[in-house]
Amino acid sequence: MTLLLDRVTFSYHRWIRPVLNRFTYEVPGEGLTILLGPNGAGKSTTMALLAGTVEPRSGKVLFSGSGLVSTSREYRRHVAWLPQRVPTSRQLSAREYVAYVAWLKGENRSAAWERAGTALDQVGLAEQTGRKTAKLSGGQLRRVGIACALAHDARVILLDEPTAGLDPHQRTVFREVLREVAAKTPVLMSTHDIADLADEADTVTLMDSGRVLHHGGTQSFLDHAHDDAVPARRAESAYSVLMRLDGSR
Ligand SMILES: Nc1ncnc2c1ncn2[C@@H]1O[C@H](COP(=O)(O)OP(=O)(O)OP(=O)(O)O)[C@@H](O)[C@H]1O
Repeated sequence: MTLLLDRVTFSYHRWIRPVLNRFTYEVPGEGLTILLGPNGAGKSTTMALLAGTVEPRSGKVLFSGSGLVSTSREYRRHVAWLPQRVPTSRQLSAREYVAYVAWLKGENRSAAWERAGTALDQVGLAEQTGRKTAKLSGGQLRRVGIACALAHDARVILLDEPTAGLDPHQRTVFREVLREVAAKTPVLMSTHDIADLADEADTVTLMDSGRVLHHGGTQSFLDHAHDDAVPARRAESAYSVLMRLDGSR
């Protein structure tokens, strides 16, 4: 089962042009999918629709092959959503926060508490379980967000620009965690950082102006790069070619 936007039309206000117009997109059912695109392409809107935090004007957002639509509680139980800004709390420790989210998603209190401890361990935060979330670094907080997804057995994980603003070390740690998580649960992650593609992405979706310009395996994306692009620049080159930024077409 995977998430599907089925001919979705969405606009933030009735009187302005839709951001997405009869847009169909299926989140791959396994591995890590990177969602790329320039500012305003519609990535966050796509994510918010998939997360069920906004509703389409027409069309459906659902688990394909099931009747589970994004407006249902059951749907949201199965989807983990990490927005650009992970909420923090002065009152709650990392473990309390993860347990609280797991409880909101339907785990009972004791299971939520147990699973929060295990999930924080999985994302490398075993030492930080008692720290208030407001005291955690940006990278640690994003790993707390992943722990929330693990603690309630999400079927799909949606991450909106999780590597933005992280220092190189935090990025590396985050990517390692992500690689492990994506081996078991499909992850859709939006990013502006082309380096996020390097070795860990299975699929790349490139969108612009509410349309998908490319969707396929990472290698097929990189194949668009100019022949003379050095390996470290192949992703940037492919992006420029597909976005027609290089004047080649
Ligand atoms: N809350 C909002 N109210 C009105 N318009 C919005 C709102 N949020 C986004 N938009 C508009 O919707 C379009 C798509 O924005 P969206 O945030 O989905 O793009 P994005 O690809 O995520 O961009 P970025 O990379 O800058 O985050 C843009 O034209 C944007 O101005």
